[in-house]
Amino acid sequence: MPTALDLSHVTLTYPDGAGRLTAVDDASLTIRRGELVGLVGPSGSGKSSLLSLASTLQRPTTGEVTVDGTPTSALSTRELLTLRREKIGIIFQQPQLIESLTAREQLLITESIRGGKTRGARGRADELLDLVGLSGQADRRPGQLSGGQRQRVNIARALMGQPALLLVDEPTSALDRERSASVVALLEKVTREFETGTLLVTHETETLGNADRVLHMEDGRLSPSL
Ligand SMILES: Nc1ncnc2c1ncn2[C@@H]1O[C@H](COP(=O)(O)OP(=O)(O)OP(=O)(O)O)[C@@H](O)[C@H]1O
Repeated sequence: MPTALDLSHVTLTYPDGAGRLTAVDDASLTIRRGELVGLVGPSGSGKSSLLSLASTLQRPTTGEVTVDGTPTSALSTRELLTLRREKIGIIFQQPQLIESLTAREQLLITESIRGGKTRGARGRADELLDLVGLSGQADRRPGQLSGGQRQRVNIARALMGQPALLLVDEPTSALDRERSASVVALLEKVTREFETGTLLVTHETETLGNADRVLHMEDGRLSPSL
């Protein structure tokens, strides 16, 4: 399978008083398409910083980030924006849905902002809503959906652009254990079905049973989880 994400010796430092704080310390990682990789680690260990590098929202201080075969360090800000739109789906902790729009409209508006094709978009939105278990809910607004259902809309929305790379930050922190497990199971299903390379940051290691690999982060350093 082709590589969705490659991080090669990436380091990210932030200004910290007179010195610098190293949030990501010489991390290397390859995720192939169709592969689900979990990332765990204590608060402040650098997981969100690593995701921000993988998403190209931040540039590394040193090292190279390659997304779906494209090295990103030489790209302009505008080129990075295009790469993100075409290749990367991002799922945040909170679904961040627009209250006035139905589930279907959440997917369609994202696609139209992305500049994607409008023809066929409605059919694709409905197919994705079916896939995430929301058949029959396409006309509901966020206020009429449960927390788990909102997170499913969020996942479907991230898939509208057919991303090669799916980055997921603590998607289940607002959900109970059972709903968390079913959201993670759904992420596994979409990883296999759409062959996304998926990086999933979570505190809940027990839900990661079906991940291909689980990595551990501590003080900015990545290692295989024991
Ligand atoms: N914008 C920033 N400016 C300065 N320091 C930052 C910034 N963002 C994060 N840090 C620091 O970088 C380190 C790593 O933070 P990060 O948010 O990546 O950790 P995390 O593992 O995602 O934590 P959590 O699980 O609590 O979300 C921490 O010491 C944090 O204080």
